[in-house]
Amino acid sequence: MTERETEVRPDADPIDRVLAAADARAGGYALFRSGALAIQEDAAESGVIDGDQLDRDERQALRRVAGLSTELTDVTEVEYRQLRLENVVLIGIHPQGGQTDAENSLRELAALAETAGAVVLDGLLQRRSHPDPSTFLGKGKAQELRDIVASLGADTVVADTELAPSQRRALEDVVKVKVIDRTAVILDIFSQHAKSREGKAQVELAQLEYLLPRLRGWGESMSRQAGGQVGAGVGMGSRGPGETKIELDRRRIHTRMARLRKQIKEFAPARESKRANRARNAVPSVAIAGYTNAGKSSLLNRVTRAGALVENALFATLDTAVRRTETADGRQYTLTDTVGFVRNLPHELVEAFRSTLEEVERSDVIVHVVDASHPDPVSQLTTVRNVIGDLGARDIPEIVVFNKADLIDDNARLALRGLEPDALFVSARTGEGVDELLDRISQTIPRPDIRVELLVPYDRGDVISSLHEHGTILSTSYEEAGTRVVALVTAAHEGPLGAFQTERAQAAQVSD
Ligand SMILES: Nc1nc2c(ncn2[C@@H]2O[C@H](COP(=O)(O)OP(=O)(O)OP(=O)(O)O)[C@@H](O)[C@H]2O)c(=O)[nH]1
Ligand SMILES: [Mg+2]
Repeated sequence: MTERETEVRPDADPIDRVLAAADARAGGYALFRSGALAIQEDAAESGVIDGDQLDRDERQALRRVAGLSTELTDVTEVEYRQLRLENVVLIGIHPQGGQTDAENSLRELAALAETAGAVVLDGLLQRRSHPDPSTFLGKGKAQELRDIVASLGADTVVADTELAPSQRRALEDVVKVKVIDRTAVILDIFSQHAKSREGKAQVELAQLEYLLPRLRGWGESMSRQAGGQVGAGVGMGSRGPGETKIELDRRRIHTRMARLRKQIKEFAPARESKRANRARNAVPSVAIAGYTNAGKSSLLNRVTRAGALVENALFATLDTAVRRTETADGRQYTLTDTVGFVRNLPHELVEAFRSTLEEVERSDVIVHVVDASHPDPVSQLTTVRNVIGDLGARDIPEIVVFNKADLIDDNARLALRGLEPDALFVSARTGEGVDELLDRISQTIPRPDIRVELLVPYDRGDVISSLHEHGTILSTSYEEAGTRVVALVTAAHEGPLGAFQTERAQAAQVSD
């Protein structure tokens, strides 16, 4: 064993960790402590993880959660998770003239890092047309970064773009702390938040896809010969002579990925049948879509008192939540909370979004929530609309809602109004505009418009209540054989009512 190998704890093997994590993941494996993906090993090497780590996490976690809970006191039925912290410095580059965009992007990265449980100490932007092929930042800036990192006591640098494995290595060598990229942060957040089996499988697959091309970037300890190093679940006999650890890892990852893909395929029918059920019930569905952190879950809570998870964190919702509610005139519909959109979503993650986006695809109405207090609402609107377009859902009626209206002044309102004249201003926090939104939803969801006349026996109360829920009752009268009802229903609902349609009703329909 070389010196290096003795430094690396056996449980620090990232491959083992990711592969084993599917079962042991109750709390999610976190980037910023016991680490996801490539990061762990480096942390162990640089001695970041030591006996004090837990203590420090403990202290910081407490502080953080206290802050969170005051933030959330006015939101009903709040759940929050314990966050783990690490001190990070963000870096990014931008071409000439791209400064504002780069700043917004860095701000979003800061929010992402905080969501993942980090404390952001500083952010650095360098103007240059292309990343430095060797160290991402230019040589001088990299040195500067090292000094900043040292003086702030940061333990992680997060780059606002995807880094090539070699860039990551080279930059680490200069700044002396671990370096990760935006995708790794997003993946980590996903893994902390995925709750359903399907969500977890999607995220794990995304992580492995991210991991695969980066295996070589992890330095000597990854590419050493397998002899003497037997990872969990790998039998002695499963290696050929001279096969390197990296090849072995690669094969294990491929096997695992194949299994995950198969699993995910098997989930699809369940989702289909859930949706088919909804379609059969003829309950119109409204999807709440929008940029991450726009306040979708808060709004859903406001509207349904549903108690969906709300956090001041990006990507609070990874799996969709569906709630049933009704219009003022008693027509039922479903409201679906969805995962937040983010711009430049890494391609590894697109599939992980798929299952939630399908809800948007099949909805009757999209409530598009925009954070009115965001510095760049236009790009939020555009990002979301582009994705909706990609899904082929552009023809679904859209209600644009500027949320967090409590945070903006009249000028900002005016500007936003100019941007989207038909948009509504609401605040999930104060309740402003919520009634208006409910009105608008009620006007926009498909209305029952087929007139039927029925004679419903008195022992079929269920038929009458389903008419109340899904149709509009125009008149009722009570006869010896049952209740005579004239109602408007949707096409999907008309079929099952056939047995109760009266001759007179059919005649009436013809003469109408
Ligand atoms: N001031 C103010 N804050 C709000 C309002 N609505 C939501 N928030 C806050 O914004 C943060 C994000 O809200 P969420 O409802 O979790 O946002 P989301 O769109 O569901 O986010 P993801 O699920 O991560 O995509 C929370 O801290 C909320 O308390 C509002 O109307 N006014
Ligand atoms: Mg949410």
